[in-house]
Order: sequence, then C-alpha cells, then structure tokens
Amino acid sequence: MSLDLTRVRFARAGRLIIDDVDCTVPAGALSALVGPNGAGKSTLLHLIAAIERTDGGAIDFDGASLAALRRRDRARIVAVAEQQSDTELDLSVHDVVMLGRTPHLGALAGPSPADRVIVRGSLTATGVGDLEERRFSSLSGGERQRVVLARALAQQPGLLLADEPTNHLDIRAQLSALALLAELARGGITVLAALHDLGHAAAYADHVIVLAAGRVVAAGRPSEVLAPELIQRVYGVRAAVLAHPLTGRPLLAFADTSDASPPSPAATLPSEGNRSAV
Ligand SMILES: Nc1ncnc2c1ncn2[C@@H]1O[C@H](COP(=O)(O)OP(=O)(O)OP(=O)(O)O)[C@@H](O)[C@H]1O
Repeated sequence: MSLDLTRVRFARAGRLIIDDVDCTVPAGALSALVGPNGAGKSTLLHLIAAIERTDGGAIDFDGASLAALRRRDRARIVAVAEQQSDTELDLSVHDVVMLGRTPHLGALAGPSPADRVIVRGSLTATGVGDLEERRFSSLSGGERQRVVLARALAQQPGLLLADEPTNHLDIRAQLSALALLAELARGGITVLAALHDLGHAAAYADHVIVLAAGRVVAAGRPSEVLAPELIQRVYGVRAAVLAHPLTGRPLLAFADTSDASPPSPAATLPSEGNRSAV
C-alpha cells in the first residue's frame, strides 16, 4: 500500500513551510526523508499523520484520504514514532507501549492476553524487553527512543512514520533500529523515516525523498539520488560516494567547502549489497 502526496501545502506565520509537495512513498519499502535542518521533514510527517492539517493538496494511503478518517480508524493504519511529550513520563514502559494497542481495543475492553503478547514482542524487537516495568521517565534518551519505536510497532500499522529513529542511539542500536525498519518494510509495512544521516539513508533505504525549503527536490533509489552534485546543491558540502568495503552499499564521505583537498576520484555509485553495516 503506497502513500501518495499530491500538491500538499502548509503555511505558518505567512510562510509556506511545505510547498506543493508531490511524492510517492512506495509500498513495502523503507523510504528515507532527508533534507537540511528546517527543510520541513517533521512538519511533513505531522501532516501525513494528520497531527497538523494541510492548507491544500491530498494525502492518500492505499488510495484513501488519511485526513478523512476518524482518528481511531487512522490510528489503526498510521503509527508515528517520535520523541514523546511529557504526558507519558509517569507511565511504566509497559503502559507506554500498551498505548499503541488503544486503537485496536474494544470500546470498554481492557487489553487481552494477545495485546500483552504484542507489547512484549514489540519491546523485544526494539531490544528493550528488560525495561518493561521501569518508569518511562527513568529511561535514558536512547532507551526512550527504542520504547517509542516499540509503541509504534505495537500499533501494528500499515504505515509507519519515524522521526529521527536513530537519535540518541549508540552505533549498534542505530544499525539495529534501521535494520528493524528495513525488515518491517520487507514484511509489508510502508515505512517513511526522517533521517539526518545520509549515510544511513544510503545504507538502508530503498527509496530516498530529499526535501529542501519545503519542496521535494529529488526522489528515487539511494544510488540515483544521493549523488555528489545533489548533496552539494542541497547541503552545501562536498561529498564522495564510495563502495562500502563490508556491504557494497553506497558509503558517503563529506568535506566542507573550505577543505582544499581534491575531490575523491571514486565519485561513482556502487551496486547495492546487503545492509548489515554502515
Ligand atoms: N508552528 C510553526 N510556526 C512557525 N514556523 C514553524 C512552525 N512549525 C515549524 N515551523 C518552521 O517550519 C520549518 C520546518 O520545520 P521542521 O521542524 O518541519 O523541519 P525539519 O526538516 O524537521 O528540521 P530539523 O532537521 O531541524 O528537525 C522550520 O523553519 C520551522 O521553524
């Protein structure tokens, strides 16, 4: 089930923050949403999740408007994994992740044993099964990040939106989180993750959407999109694309424009290999 955005617009304080965005997030793929600070990545995720209302355009998942759904129906389809507000701080980790089951529970019904199994499985999948009884407020930033992803998994969505899912994570946890998102995508979930690290996008994403100043400036396979010219144009840094010695996937190397050393001769893209490392 693909996500299709057509001429999506969003303005705040008299400024267009999302400016006629057209793009498709393909089904069963891990798509990376990349772009400089302030490009509009988080805003776009919020518009897709209908946390914010668009000022124009259409956002359809599997051919149906997400904004037109009732909140509960939408929550059965779309999950958002992002840094949480303070409202969850007083809950246990178990209860935070159980919130992901809310759209699936009957009107007056509490969680069933099956819901508890799903919660436990989600915590295990994100590597925090041993934290279930802890207060969310007592967790480190990286632990919270993984619990937030577990909550989104527990929702069993068709569309998973993740805002900086590797934030706060150590390198091993970063790779695990990305591999998990790629695996979920292969399992049929449409995944759109806002990523700052272009290396992660190159190494793990099937599809990359580049946002700059609220506009989509490129979209496609990482090997097509993450080219030195585009990175120079969008981020203002020099880049070389190498072949990862362990995986064969694209490996990006950067230098700021003041660095006088010559550009790498290896500025061609390698073929895509496995995704076990960046
Ligand atoms: N409510 C608002 N009122 C005014 N401006 C806003 C509002 N929300 C977002 N913006 C502005 O919209 C732009 C896009 O913000 P957004 O957080 O979506 O960017 P981002 O790509 O996620 O950035 P970052 O990589 O820094 O997290 C920024 O310039 C931000 O200041």
